Amino acid sequence: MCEAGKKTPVLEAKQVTKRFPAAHGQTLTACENVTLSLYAGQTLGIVGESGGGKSTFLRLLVGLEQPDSGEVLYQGTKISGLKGKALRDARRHIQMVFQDPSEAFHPRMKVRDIICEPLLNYHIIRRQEVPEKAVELLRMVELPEEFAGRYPKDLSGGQRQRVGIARALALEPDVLLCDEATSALDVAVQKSIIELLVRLQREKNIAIAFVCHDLALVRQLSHRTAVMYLGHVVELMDGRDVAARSLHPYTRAMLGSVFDLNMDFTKEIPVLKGETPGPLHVPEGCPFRDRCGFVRKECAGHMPPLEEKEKNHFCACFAV
Ligand SMILES: Nc1ncnc2c1ncn2[C@@H]1O[C@H](COP(=O)(O)OP(=O)(O)OP(=O)(O)O)[C@@H](O)[C@H]1O
Repeated sequence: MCEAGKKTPVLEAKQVTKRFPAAHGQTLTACENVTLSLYAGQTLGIVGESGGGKSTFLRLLVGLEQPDSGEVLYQGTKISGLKGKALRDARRHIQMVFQDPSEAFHPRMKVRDIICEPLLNYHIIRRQEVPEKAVELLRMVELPEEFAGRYPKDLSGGQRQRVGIARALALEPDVLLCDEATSALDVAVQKSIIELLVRLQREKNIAIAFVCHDLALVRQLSHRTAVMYLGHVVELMDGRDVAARSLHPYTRAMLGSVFDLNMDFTKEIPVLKGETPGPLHVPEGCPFRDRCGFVRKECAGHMPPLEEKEKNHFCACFAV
């Protein structure tokens, strides 16, 4: 696995595991033994299938969920398990941007109040300073200052996302966690938001974690890319080496699953090469036992990424 030089991580997850109660008294392991670090001025891309544990991992990093085991460290100090004021103080440095930021916006609040709310909550500015601070934050995200008086419903998706970024960066965090932050936007708007994030990262030396389904996009933006599969980090690679270096069957399947423009969907149903429908046989001892709802043939070699000695261990989950 690659290391981002010898720099000290700003935010570090060490062997974090999170389980949730599931139906019939079972438990679902959303993240298992995940160890990943974020470095100042760098982006860690996190890709993987829906339900792979990406959002849960970000929620663990920001303290919205607490790990069942393992720990999260900010600037070398453990922050997982903190409560009350200590958790609030730690969270100030780690902010999130969501796919639909308007869900977090009060529909009756004007943009100026939305973006300045964190600063008021932390008593960093007084209410009379809101108009001036709002203009500064809007400029930062390249929105006209007259947007300060608008309501969220009067903004486009891309403009709303800029407001979400302004709000997240108002507290000048060291870490920005982007959960599908551009996924709901069309390609041109997506590009402009990515350019904004990259510019702000360079100016402010922010560490970014960027969760996305789009491996091609993540590859362009990230210094390193982690591939999550069924709660595990199955690969961690230098950003642009994804296509050349990926070894795990799941990553290879993702790379191979880009739609062919010549494909005629009216005549053929696209299936991933090697996909084998059928009931699942999940043997005892399989580390993914509680997660296998479907397994493609490519993934028959579930390869726990944890230890070199385990690399040859292929657990025999397969469709029979
Ligand atoms: N609070 C919760 N209670 C129970 N199960 C949960 C909870 N949060 C997440 N899960 C489950 O944990 C697993 C991982 O979910 P998570 O949202 O982290 O995946 P994801 O990779 O972000 O998916 P997506 O790409 O679709 O957003 C899923 O099976 C999900 O249903």
